[in-house]
Amino acid sequence: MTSASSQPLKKPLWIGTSWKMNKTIAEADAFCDVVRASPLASSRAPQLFVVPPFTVLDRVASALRGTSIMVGAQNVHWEDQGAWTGEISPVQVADCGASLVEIGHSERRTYFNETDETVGLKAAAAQRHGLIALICVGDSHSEHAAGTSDEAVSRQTRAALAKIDAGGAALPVIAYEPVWSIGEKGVPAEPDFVNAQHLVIKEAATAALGRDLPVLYGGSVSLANAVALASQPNVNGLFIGRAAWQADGFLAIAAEVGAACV
Ligand SMILES: O=C(COP(=O)(O)O)[C@@H](O)CO
Repeated sequence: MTSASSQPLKKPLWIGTSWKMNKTIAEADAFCDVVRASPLASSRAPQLFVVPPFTVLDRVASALRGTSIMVGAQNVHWEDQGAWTGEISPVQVADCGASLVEIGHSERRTYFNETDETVGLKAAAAQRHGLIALICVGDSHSEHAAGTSDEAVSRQTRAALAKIDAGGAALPVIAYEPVWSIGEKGVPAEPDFVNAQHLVIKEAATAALGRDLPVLYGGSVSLANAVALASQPNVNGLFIGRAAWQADGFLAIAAEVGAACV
């Protein structure tokens, strides 16, 4: 018999996926068709979200309209319009029907010179336009090896929230994404380590805004480890890459986590 203390905590949870630079229009349509047909599409327990590339943002938002699934963009500029070739503004993201926007993913910090300062500017721009900023923070391989993960995520969280209006609407959600855990060569983080890092992030957010923010975990999440991660007390959801790029995989994780933790 399972003791009450070993039962996963029941709580509101977010479960989402970013497709990164993947999927054609036809592939995006196929994903939406499957997800729309699931009972999870009309539930907010867990709250599902999908973050497609800009090429299908408007299309995915339209396809999932009328469901409870939120749709987000993978990046945003901090200005509303202007001579910023190749960039997409928060006005344009909202106009596509998105309600959230991912900011500061480690791939953007590493390959596209995203800095703590630009993450802060983008997060504030998102909030001005009623978009929930899904702010990614994470320790690098070297910071993890040096035992300075806490300082890294705390610094990134403070910078990201520096221009947020704590009393405003559309408060951000944070995703803890250890750089050493993301992608093909990633090592899944241990649930108790994740829980401890989430507490560090929550403390930094509370110091900055005077209130708690949801903190999701991302990095090599799979059907095998999802419940163990999501059931940690300081984990408010999962942000999934590869394991959720196929609709069946996404729904399987959402259903399992939902049954165990929501
Ligand atoms: O990068 C992420 C995790 O990717 P995995 O493929 O699950 O390691 C996260 O931002 C979701 O895209």
